[in-house]
Amino acid sequence: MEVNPNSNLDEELKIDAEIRNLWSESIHDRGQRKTFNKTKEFYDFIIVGAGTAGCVLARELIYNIPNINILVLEAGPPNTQVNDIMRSPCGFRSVYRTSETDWGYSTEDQKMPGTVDPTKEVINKGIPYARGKVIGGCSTVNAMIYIRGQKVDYDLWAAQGPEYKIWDYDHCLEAFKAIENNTRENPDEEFKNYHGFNGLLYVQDHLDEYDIVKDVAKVANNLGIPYNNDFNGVRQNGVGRYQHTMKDGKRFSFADGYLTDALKKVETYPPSKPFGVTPHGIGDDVGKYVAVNVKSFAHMLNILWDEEKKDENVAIGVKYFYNGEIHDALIAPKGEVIICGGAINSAQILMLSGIGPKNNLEEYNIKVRKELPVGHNLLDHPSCSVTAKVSVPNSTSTSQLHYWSNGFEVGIFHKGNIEGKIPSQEEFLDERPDIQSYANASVIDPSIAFNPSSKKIEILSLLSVLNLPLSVGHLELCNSNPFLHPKIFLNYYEKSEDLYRMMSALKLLREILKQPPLSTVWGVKEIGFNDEFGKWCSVNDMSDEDWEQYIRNKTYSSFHPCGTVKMAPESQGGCVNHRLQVYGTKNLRVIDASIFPTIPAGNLNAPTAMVAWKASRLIEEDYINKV
Ligand SMILES: Cc1cc2nc3c(=O)[nH]c(=O)nc-3n(C[C@H](O)[C@H](O)[C@H](O)COP(=O)(O)OP(=O)(O)OC[C@H]3O[C@@H](n4cnc5c(N)ncnc54)[C@H](O)[C@@H]3O)c2cc1C
Repeated sequence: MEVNPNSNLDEELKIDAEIRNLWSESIHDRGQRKTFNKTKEFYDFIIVGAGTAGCVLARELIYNIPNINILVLEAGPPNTQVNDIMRSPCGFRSVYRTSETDWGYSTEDQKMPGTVDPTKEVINKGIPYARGKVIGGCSTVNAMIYIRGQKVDYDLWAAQGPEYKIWDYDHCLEAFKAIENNTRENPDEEFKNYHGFNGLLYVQDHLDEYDIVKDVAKVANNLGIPYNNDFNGVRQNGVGRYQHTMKDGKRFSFADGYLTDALKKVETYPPSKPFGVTPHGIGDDVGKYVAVNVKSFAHMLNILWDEEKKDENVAIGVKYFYNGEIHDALIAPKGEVIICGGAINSAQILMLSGIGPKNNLEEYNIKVRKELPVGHNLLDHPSCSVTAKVSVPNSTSTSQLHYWSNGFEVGIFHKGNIEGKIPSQEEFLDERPDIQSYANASVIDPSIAFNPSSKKIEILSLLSVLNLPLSVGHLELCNSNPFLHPKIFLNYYEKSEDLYRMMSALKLLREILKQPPLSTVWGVKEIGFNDEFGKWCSVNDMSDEDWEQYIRNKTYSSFHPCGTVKMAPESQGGCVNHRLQVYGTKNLRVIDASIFPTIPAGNLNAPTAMVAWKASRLIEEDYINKV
């Protein structure tokens, strides 16, 4: 790919100066400013974002397509900065809001009509919205729970048209298995049918649980919830232990499994293709080089377009900010730009590059290249908990912290009741569960444990997540600065069914906490929360209106944003096609959680990796077929 020799240098310098100013405006530490130079590089593939998807993709492409080189740009720090605290399960909570490795997003306050009483206005307060900014992305900071969702989730993706068949469950299962290295001891035949044992991602059973958490599982079972020893197997409903993306009891990220392996690939140069097609910058001699060039602290700014083919929107590379300099990285013939920035950033990157909703782009003087509903269809899993004081000393991690515990060892999946009642036996057995709960002896609810007057309180928190919400959020640009955040609107509980299902789940958790042996052996007597004035309030006799207020005040995210660059026919609000190519452009794909058309019923790390693994095969096919 030739760089246009006639490009207007003055214009380019003006753009660079603008970018430098935007960066300067956005940083607090003025000492980070350096002299700016400009350089140009060529690669077969440029992957933006070394998160879950980016790591899998880099590895799969480099091993499957001969003689290519790849640039991976990651805005956050390198893997060498992933320390023992980040790797230890018990360190999870101190990790994900660490400013060094988090994008630091917050969502917007939202007012809407109440659900129980629509004549009253209610408020969803803005909440912190963690997103990993580090090699490995969210897989380096997440809670490590290994869940794939349900068969139906993927069959729904496939139902969008005949060409979407490649996304049905059977095809996705092949990818899940290929990625996974499950270390379960003595797996039975059924388990073997659903799991992989030779992939690069370690998945393991948990080392242990707190005794009090084991009793939560017993109570749930006594109430009629069946045991389930594999939430990723034949059925998802029931109570059981989670598996985790860990190796020998420590976090195992996609950077550990996939990017590390990608970096082992060494190529000779010049390769079999004619010299000069992909300049690798190592001179004319035959030499060896690492085929994947990973740059951390490299912030992509926007997509570079071939201005000579304006109407075709041909991506030719990216502009990025690295080590105080602005760089252009360009793609070689047959190459592609692949955006893997995650559900918030990929949408933002597209919009800053002229692909998105016309009104929002024009508001900030961004030239519209292709009008698409980028940023719409923001899907997520809201979560809310019920907390109990535990009167038997040394029962929870408040007093005994075990390195092996991320706080999420035992889970329950069931169907929520749409009238907000405690779910029935039928709803426990339903094979399309929409509620996922966590028994959590180590969540320290700040409203209780950090209250100065209640230092010694031990708590057991049970957390429910709405896994198939109907409410849909969106995000939008509020400036054209690539270093500043877009506005995020979650729209939680906009649909009344969502609020009632969450209410029913929390009522069930309250019942679980009241049962023996929790009420007897562990002395669980008080179930409630501290209000904004620090006053203890019981959740025992709450009306539905009280529950609504409680839920809206106490809801957090499970940090599972997805769907903002939806894979669907363009006429159905899609932004990418079934091969994840951005509509109305060339050489450009988005591959990460943002392409999910609907949200899977479970945590999103494994589904995102599955998407990247399958996409690598699509890219390979297209690369081979390109002339
Ligand atoms: C606190 C937390 C807990 C979670 N717990 C679980 C769990 O227990 N189990 C589970 O399955 N899922 C969990 N998740 C969700 C899961 O980890 C994510 O859904 C998944 O990792 C998303 O992968 P991704 O590739 O789409 O994005 P990411 O992993 O976020 O990767 C995007 C990468 O792109 C980089 N990037 C973005 N913009 C730019 C730019 N302009 N230039 C350069 N680089 C850029 C980012 O820094 C990041 O590294 C959790 C997430 C969080 C935050």
